[in-house]
Amino acid sequence: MRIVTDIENICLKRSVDAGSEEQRKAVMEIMDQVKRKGDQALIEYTKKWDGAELTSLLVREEEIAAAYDHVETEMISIMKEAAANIKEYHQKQLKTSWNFTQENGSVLGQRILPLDSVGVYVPGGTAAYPSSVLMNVIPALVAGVKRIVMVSPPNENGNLPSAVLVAADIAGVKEIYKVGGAQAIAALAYGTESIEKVDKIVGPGNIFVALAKREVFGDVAIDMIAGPSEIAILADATAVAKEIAADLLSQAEHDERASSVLVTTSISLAEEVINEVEQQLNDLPRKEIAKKSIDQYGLIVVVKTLDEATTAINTIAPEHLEIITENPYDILENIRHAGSIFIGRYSSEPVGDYFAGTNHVLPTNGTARFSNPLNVDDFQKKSSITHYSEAAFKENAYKIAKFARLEGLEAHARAIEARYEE
Ligand SMILES: NC(=O)c1ccc[n+]([C@@H]2O[C@H](COP(=O)([O-])OP(=O)(O)OC[C@H]3O[C@@H](n4cnc5c(N)ncnc54)[C@H](O)[C@@H]3O)[C@@H](O)[C@H]2O)c1
Ligand SMILES: N[C@H](CO)Cc1c[nH]c[nH+]1
Ligand SMILES: [Zn+2]
Repeated sequence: MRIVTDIENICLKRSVDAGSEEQRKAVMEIMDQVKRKGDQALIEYTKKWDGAELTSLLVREEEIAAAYDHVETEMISIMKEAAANIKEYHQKQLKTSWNFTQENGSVLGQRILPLDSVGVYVPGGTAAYPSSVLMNVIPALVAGVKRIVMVSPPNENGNLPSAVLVAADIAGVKEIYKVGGAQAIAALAYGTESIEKVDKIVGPGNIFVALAKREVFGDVAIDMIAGPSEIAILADATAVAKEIAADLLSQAEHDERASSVLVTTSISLAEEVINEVEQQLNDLPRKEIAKKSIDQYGLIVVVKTLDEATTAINTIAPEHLEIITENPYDILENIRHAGSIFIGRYSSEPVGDYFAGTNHVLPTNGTARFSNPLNVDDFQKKSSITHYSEAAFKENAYKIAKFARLEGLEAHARAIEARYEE
């Protein structure tokens, strides 16, 4: 981990993986095959890439019931409690339709409806996180989305991880298909015999999934192309080095391109954290990944004042921010850019990854300057409502027609004038 003192030059942006020419071609070919051959293409690709020979893509109810036998009872109740917390938090985000009546009797409003259908991609392998199933599905359910479809690549035996199936069931997903990669995204976007197309696709995945999501964007909506995890911690001398190091490593273990940054006014804390990180790395099961991440993107920024620390954080605009200082709420007031903010010693980032109720799908790579955590709004759509009264029309028709003629749009003006005589 490097120590720097110059906040002018902190730039943690990692180049976005645009994929190689070969990968882009492969994705285009997969999309084309799925459009032309439907389920048959899905089954062939699942054999080719996941090694599973499937006769049916749909996960049967008995498979979901059986999954419960492979997950600890205690774990099931923890997932249920986490799901309840996530639901409670996201219910607060729910917006409803509104309208108002003007003096002249016109009614203007906004109608808010849930999307009809959403597809949730759950990555295969070690990144098949049940917590992400809850985080992606529950806001959609709270929004009122009727059809939520989950897709995920099966293992060689044609199964999805039991914990993922249980999380999906707890969240309320009824339709799950064993298919991953670009072919799953194509199926969700364009439909096949067994998978009806959806309106929006959410959830992370590898480069093939990301490229396919980019490709279908416009035909369907997508959430975001999430980058590697990030944590920034703003701490003063009151923070405990062992805890700060553990929190930095919590995100470093996600990905060798994850970034973990400490911004502090205390040089002694900085030095202790470096030692702690080295020691704690030793017995982490994902040591290789975490070490690469820390070596490449681990950074400690030592500043003179908490104001400077705040400026540094706003420059980084991190996905996750922990504020561990004597008066964290004073700092919070000046934080402008961060995806999810954790306040105080006991709000360690994994509290939010799993349990508190806030969403862990967050803007990365500096996009917290203008993007939001995944939320209920992502699964709602709005229509504007205009009901002009006769009085309002008569009062404003001349102005509207004149405005139309300013733009050279005569037919617009005449549409107005067809309804009134001067
Ligand atoms: N940002 C986040 O919050 C977050 C969370 C979890 C996972 N992830 C990401 O999800 C990814 C998980 O990756 P994964 O590969 O284990 O699972 P995945 O489900 O994303 O991808 C597996 C699929 O990739 C396809 N594939 C593999 N090699 C291919 C090739 N050569 N040509 C065409 N298709 C190919 C196959 O269809 C396979 O089913 C990682 O990149 C991880 O960083 C991100
Ligand atoms: N911290 C990750 C998002 O940046 C989400 C996650 C899932 N499981 C554990 N953590
Ligand atoms: Zn995490």
